[in-house]
Amino acid sequence: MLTMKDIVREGHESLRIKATKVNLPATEEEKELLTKMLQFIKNSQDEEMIEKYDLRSGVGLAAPQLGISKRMIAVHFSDHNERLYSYGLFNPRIISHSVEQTYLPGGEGCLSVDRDVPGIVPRYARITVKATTLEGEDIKLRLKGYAAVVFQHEIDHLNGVMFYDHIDKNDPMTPPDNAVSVD
Ligand SMILES: OCN(O)CCCc1ccccc1
Ligand code: NI
Repeated sequence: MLTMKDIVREGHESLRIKATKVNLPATEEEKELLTKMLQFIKNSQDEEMIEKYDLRSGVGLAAPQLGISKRMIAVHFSDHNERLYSYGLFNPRIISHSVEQTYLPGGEGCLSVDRDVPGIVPRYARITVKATTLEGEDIKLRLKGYAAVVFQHEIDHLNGVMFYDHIDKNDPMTPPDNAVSVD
């Protein structure tokens, strides 16, 4: 099983390069890795597993955070309407997005960042994502609010972008003008 020792931290090259598309159908090895990524995220939300393996909780994980520069992400969380998003995805990409922006009022964190970085992280308020699931089906997801934020954070990792790259250095705590906060 994956634990925190498998997660690379700031300074590791894989967090700052563009990850490589996965040739589909994925190999058994790639499917096994994505399965382990999804299991890690679920474990990181289980009190006993957190205690036993000293896990930091996360709602998503991208393969570059394991030092593997492949376009693979896992997410497991419920949004504010209690809709569960639990996916292992190959080659996720944003095919369209709103002009309007959103943000988490408390800012963001990252399992690859062992420090607090305060500040508003502007995100597109609504995005449409296409990807191929662990099971091999092509899906299209229309996301808004918290789900839109999580998916953008993960897809950023595939492009060598960290959440704090989006924080305004001169005015970190002021939300952008055309932004609505995630409730
Ligand atoms: O890349 C995954 N990650 O580092 C875990 C935390 C993910 C995350 C945290 C705050 C807002 C959106 C997503
Ligand atoms: Ni992250």
